[in-house]
Amino acid sequence: MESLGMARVIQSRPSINPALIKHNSAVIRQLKFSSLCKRRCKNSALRIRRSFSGRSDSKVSASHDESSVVEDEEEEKEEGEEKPLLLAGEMDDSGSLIGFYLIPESGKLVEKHATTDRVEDYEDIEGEEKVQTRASSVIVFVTAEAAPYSKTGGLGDVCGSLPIALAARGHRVMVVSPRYQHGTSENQKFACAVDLNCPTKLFCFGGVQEVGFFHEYRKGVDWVFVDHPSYHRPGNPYGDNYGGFGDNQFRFTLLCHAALEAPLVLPLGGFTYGEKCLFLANDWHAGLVPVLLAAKYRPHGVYKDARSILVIHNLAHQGVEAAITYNNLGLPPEWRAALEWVFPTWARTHALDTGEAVNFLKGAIVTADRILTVSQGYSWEITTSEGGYGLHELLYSRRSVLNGITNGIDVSEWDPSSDKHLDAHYSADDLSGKVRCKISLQKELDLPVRPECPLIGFIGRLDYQKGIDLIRLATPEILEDDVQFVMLGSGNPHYEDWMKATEVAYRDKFRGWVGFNVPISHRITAGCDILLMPSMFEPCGLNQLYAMRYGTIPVVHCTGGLRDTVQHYNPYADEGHGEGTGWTFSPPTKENMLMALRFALQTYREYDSSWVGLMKRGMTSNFTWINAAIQYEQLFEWAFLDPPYTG
Ligand SMILES: Nc1ncnc2c1ncn2[C@@H]1O[C@H](COP(=O)(O)OP(=O)(O)O[C@H]2O[C@H](CO)[C@@H](O)[C@H](O)[C@H]2O)[C@@H](O)[C@H]1O
Repeated sequence: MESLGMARVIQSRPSINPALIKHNSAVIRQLKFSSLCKRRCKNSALRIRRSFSGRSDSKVSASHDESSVVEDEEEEKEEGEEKPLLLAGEMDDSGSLIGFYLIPESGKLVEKHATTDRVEDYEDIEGEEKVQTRASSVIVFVTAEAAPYSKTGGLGDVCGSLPIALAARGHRVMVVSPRYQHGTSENQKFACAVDLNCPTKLFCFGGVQEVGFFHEYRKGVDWVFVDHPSYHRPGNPYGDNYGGFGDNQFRFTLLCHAALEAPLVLPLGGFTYGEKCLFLANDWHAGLVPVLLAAKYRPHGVYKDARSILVIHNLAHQGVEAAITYNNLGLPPEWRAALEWVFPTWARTHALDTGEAVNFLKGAIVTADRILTVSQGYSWEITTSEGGYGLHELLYSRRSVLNGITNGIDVSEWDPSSDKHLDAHYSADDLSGKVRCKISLQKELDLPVRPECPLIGFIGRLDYQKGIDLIRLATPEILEDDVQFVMLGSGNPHYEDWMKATEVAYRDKFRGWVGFNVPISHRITAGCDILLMPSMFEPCGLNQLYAMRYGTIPVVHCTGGLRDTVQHYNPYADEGHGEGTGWTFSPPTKENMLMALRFALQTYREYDSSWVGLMKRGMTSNFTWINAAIQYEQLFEWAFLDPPYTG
């Protein structure tokens, strides 16, 4: 895709701008306040008699009991009691009352929302607002992976850290994922999760399936693990050395059914999450969650106040199985169309193949109340035929509820000044430890110890998505130069074999570490000078964020989240001090990638201060989850403003 054209279109795509949110909400509050003041002068004020704690961090619930609401012509103030005024009811487009706005005499504005409890500091209505907004929601993440319990890639990272960030902001957060037992030391990761002794029966796959629930409360989050024998087997969450598991549809159907029961049946911390919650269904594995909400629960009056958001981390994986398997999913027959999927003629295997299938992700896109991708760039790309993996028309039709929020990272786990996996530490103020990390890495990989030699790294799943074909094509030319190159990854056996063979051919220059190893991924991120990410598409990408935080300069294909997060280097900007955090190239050809790499290598070798500038700008960029969490909160509000999807 041509980059300039895409940039132009991106400007019109739906997006969340935090500055705009802040501005708009301030304006809305200002308008509400002034119109309400006028009303207050004309009419008698309606008062709610109730005690009010006034704590800005407490959930405040207004009583809806009629006896507690009285009209009062003479506004008398009883000593020692704060009596908030009822300023107005908030209506939605259909005229339904969805919330109240109250202001107590302390000056704190209190709003009781139909779906969230919000507390906002109102120091000075006329003057500069001291913003301290918290919308407290009840959130249920449903995911196949959540680090540190389970992780094969970025999904695990996000579902392991975003819930903690949201819980820290006052939300009640549960994460539901399978209790994998692979029969290795990895089992220990679930050691602190206790059996809730709450066996639950689910109906799917032609009968009753019984699951158990394990629970650990950690960092403010309820981590709930669904237990079933199908999650107990060697390999990773999705497969083993022989490929993907044949019963993955069954395993993740169970996860979805169980996740919808968990808020109703598990008394976590003494009481259940209840029906008024917000489900965040991550990728196809959780795709049945919005479908079940619409098809199985809402028609019976359960979860009628709940909402769902489908979070797409990777559209390439959709959970597609033969059409006949629909009957196994525990869904009413009349909902078949929501999941129905017909492969285009060219993708069918033979002349009699009708191409009919069920597609979990498609079902979720149809039925979710909102849809979110993990960067704004990707949220637009998936509505195009190039990036939509066959679902672009459907996604385009739902673009009014489609947004993109760039992922954050866990800055405590990924911190070069304290990283437990590193031999030496460093920061933007003192970079001296980085070269020691490089020397340690060269020793560990048995590469010639040459601190001056540029070290290029790659970390990721060995998959078409990650641009491995481009790397394979370009490696002989990359290694003609005086560089070292290390790749860490696992996945497609062809790519794994290529890495092993390349290591043999270039003993002094190339290392291919086949496997999944978190400590070595930290050491490569710290020890390398350049991180290469030529992804064909990249919904967000986390490794470039980790790299920038570690002063390792990313060279990336300008796509999706890579485009949104890596700013192309311009040495002439800022009065010659330079601007940008890495190099981007597009379209993804070998020549373009080599050219970007050569620019990076030349800057590394010849322009020391420019290189340090690049490192420091990356290291001081703000990639915390707080930015993203604020945007998620806006999305939660929007989800509850609209009526739920009912079909
Ligand atoms: N062999 C290995 N050993 C150790 N660690 C390894 C490893 N291979 C990968 N990792 C780790 O796995 C994570 C990969 O995250 P990415 O976001 O780059 O890609 P992924 O495609 O899996 O995620 C998808 O979901 C995320 C989250 O939304 C999106 O950012 C992304 O674009 C999308 O494709 C990183 O933490 C990385 O260090």
